[in-house]
Amino acid sequence: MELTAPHADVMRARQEFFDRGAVPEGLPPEILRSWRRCAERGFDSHADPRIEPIGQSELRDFHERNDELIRLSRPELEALATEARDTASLVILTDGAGLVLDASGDPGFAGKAAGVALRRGVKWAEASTGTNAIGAALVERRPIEVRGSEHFFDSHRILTCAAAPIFDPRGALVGALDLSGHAAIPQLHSLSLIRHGVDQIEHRMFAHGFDGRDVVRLHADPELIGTSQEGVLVFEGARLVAANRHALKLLDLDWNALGSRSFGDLFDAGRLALGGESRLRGRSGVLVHATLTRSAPRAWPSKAVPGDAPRAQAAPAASSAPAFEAVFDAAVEASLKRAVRLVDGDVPILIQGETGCGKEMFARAVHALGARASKPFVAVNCAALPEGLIEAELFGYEHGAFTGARRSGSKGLLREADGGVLFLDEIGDMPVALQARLLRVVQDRAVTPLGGGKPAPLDIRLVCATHRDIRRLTSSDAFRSDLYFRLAQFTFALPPLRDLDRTAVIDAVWARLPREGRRLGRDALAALRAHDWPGNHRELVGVLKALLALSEPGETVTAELLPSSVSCAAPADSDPPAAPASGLDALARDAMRSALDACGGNVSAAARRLGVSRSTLYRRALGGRG
Ligand SMILES: Nc1ncnc2c1ncn2[C@@H]1O[C@H](COP(=O)(O)OP(=O)(O)OP(=O)(O)O)[C@@H](O)[C@H]1O
Repeated sequence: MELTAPHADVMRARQEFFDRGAVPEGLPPEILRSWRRCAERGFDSHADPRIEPIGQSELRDFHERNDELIRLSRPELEALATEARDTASLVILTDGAGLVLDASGDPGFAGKAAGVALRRGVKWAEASTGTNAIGAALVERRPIEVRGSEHFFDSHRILTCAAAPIFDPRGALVGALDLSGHAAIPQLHSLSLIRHGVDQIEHRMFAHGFDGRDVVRLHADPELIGTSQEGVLVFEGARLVAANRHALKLLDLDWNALGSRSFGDLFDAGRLALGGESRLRGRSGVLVHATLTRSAPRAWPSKAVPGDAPRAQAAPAASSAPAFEAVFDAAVEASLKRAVRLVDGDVPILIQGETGCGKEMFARAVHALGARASKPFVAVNCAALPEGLIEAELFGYEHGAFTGARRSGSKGLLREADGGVLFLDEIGDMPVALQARLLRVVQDRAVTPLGGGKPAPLDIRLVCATHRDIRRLTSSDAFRSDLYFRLAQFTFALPPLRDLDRTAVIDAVWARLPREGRRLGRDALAALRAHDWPGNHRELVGVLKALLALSEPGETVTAELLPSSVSCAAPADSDPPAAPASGLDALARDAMRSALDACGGNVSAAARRLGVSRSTLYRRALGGRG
């Protein structure tokens, strides 16, 4: 099924719509509706959209306000982000208004996306950034894919994005999940992956908050009760107070049913007995299997799980703090002690290591164990700040310093770190033009905001990190050697996970997660040990969290639940799949298998539901088996 118009048709449609003001044919109707809304707002597709990124402290407020959404989405964000690296893409979580709360994945693409302001703290609502998947999905309240030239603004044509809205159990639109990548790289299954991710997040929202209420779980297929495909209805007394999309669809209802319908309005039956499984006929005629529970559901791990990363109170951070206790071996612990003494003694340090090996966690530990633990820790990812904004973000600006500057001016991240520790992550990606300015700040310990004003004294301790060989960059003039010697007065190299005692690290990380009685089975452990972890600790944490999300409390977790990238590394007796596949493939396959289950094994129906061809589904989900 062709979901989006081929490129040539879209280009023709652009000409007709933007240059001749005509109604183009062949464009997906949701894209046309979005273009029209944008045109009505007076947007000019050839101009740049008006971007107003919010400041770091405002972003922190948004993070706090959306704390629950972020926590509940974390397993999907981690699983998709680890793997998005393979397809040069980013997984993005926004709030209900389209403000980007989290964006992670491929650092190379993150840089390009940041160039068009697709990054944290920027609103991707249709009303500000024109036709895009996040904005359109929020307006249309359904999953939408926007490819290349289907974006309204010319500058966004480098993107291909798939997004789906996230509804809470009361029907409030609380966010969107999005996968964005290069328009030039086909992202075949993004929409299915996103739909599957949103199903999981919305399903997790019913895990708590309904103590003492009647929770009815239903599906036409009894096997799917208890999965993220099930319908969920919550009753207070007889009144329907919460539901998920699957339940509403099964019963042919919409969100208006909440608060206005009773159990008797929905079903051809008086009441359900607690526990056990019953068959019910909905008033719409549908026959479903249903269970009723009224337990006090388990709480989702609270904000401060024991073992959260040590965090200074009120410490602002340009990136959100990893909510996880670091696992360091004896050698890294020894380095950490040395690093704390150096930083306390005002000696800047440079942390080097492969992506995901814990450079930021190490820096946070240096701060938490040092003399400035109660002062701010400000983390700045130099690779993720758009080049045009990095100067203003770092050094701050005076009122009216440039077009689009906020009226009140901005203090800048350097001054937010005043009194505390400034962590410059990916320092190797700092634009050369700004290196001279940074050097002056480091030397003078004073910062002058853009647009003039007096230099303000700066009292910071500096920690930098990079996965690049900066020393080599200095020989090609990509990095100033005078700055290098200022920042890297002491260098710490963190080892990749494959060089560590993997069994010890896996055990220690697993022990820090909220396992609720789950155990790792022998085959799963063997596969985890055999894998060489190119994504290092980040990949390991993501995989272990995915295992938690996919299993039930008390269960022994088997290798079957592992993404194929990991299970492929298992020793010969564990039946590896024929061809190695990335974890993203595994997620795609999961989504396909869920669709097949939901469609009772009907390949054509499942393919239609996913928007892929039957042959793709056959090949990817069933491995071509008959
Ligand atoms: N030592 C560690 N112990 C436990 N978890 C870790 C450790 N190091 C990293 N992690 C996990 O990996 C994630 C990423 O870690 P971190 O951001 O510190 O890596 P990094 O080396 O800075 O990565 P990048 O170079 O991509 O920025 C953390 O949020 C955490 O879940």
